[in-house]
Amino acid sequence: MSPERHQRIREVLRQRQLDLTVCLENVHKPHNVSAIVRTCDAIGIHRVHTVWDERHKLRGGTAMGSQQWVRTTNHDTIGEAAAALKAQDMQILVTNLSQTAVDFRDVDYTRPTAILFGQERYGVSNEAVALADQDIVIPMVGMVQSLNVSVAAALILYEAQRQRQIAGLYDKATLPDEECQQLLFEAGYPRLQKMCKRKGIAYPPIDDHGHIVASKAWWQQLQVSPAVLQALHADEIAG
Ligand SMILES: C[S@@+](CC[C@H](N)C(=O)[O-])C[C@H]1O[C@@H](n2cnc3c(N)ncnc32)[C@H](O)[C@@H]1O
Repeated sequence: MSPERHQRIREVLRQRQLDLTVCLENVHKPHNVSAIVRTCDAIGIHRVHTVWDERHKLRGGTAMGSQQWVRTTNHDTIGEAAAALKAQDMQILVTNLSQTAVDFRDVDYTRPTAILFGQERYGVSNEAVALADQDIVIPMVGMVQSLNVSVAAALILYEAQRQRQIAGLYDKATLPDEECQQLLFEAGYPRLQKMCKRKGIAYPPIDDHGHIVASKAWWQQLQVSPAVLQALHADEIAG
């Protein structure tokens, strides 16, 4: 990993917003899921939550793997997802095209916040609406009844980013160091990381220059030939 790339990844991770997330309820079209995850990365969301029922599991699940930088947590039900988000003291906002929904610009996103988005055709479930703290809507005055879900997500997330930037929330790092190290290892040493995963070997720490810090015993666990090790940046061994 070059020093420039290493520094860039560290800078990206430093601005991750641990207490801002989205929950996708049966959003399953791959291009929509990918577009939303991409926006999440762009505004600094670290983890996305998903709920897919049996009908939607395959398509949504497939698209999710496309983004390396955003973690995902799948839940079996919207109730389970809401419980997990509430356990993190998040306010749950549900995008719902109802008469009682408030304008999405009138909400405080500097609080720990999860935003629920619904299925492409039917929107969010009644259960999701019941579990949420607040319905929000992007006002529309045209003939069509709704926006594309990834467009709706981008608009709301950029309002959240705007408020959080003003509040200085991008100035303080919140991602735990352990999580940073994992992402740095995955990004900088993808082949080694795959081997570790396959063999159940713990990821090694990464130093401030992006180098692996591991004992000889750690390298020996990998059980690969010296030639392969060389190809895998064996010169990074320290200690
Ligand atoms: C195409 S819409 C679903 C429309 C569905 N008929 C309904 O009534 O919810 C898919 C998702 O996009 C988001 N969305 C679309 N337009 C929106 C708007 N104007 N305000 C807030 N969210 C919107 C919501 O998450 C919604 O569940």
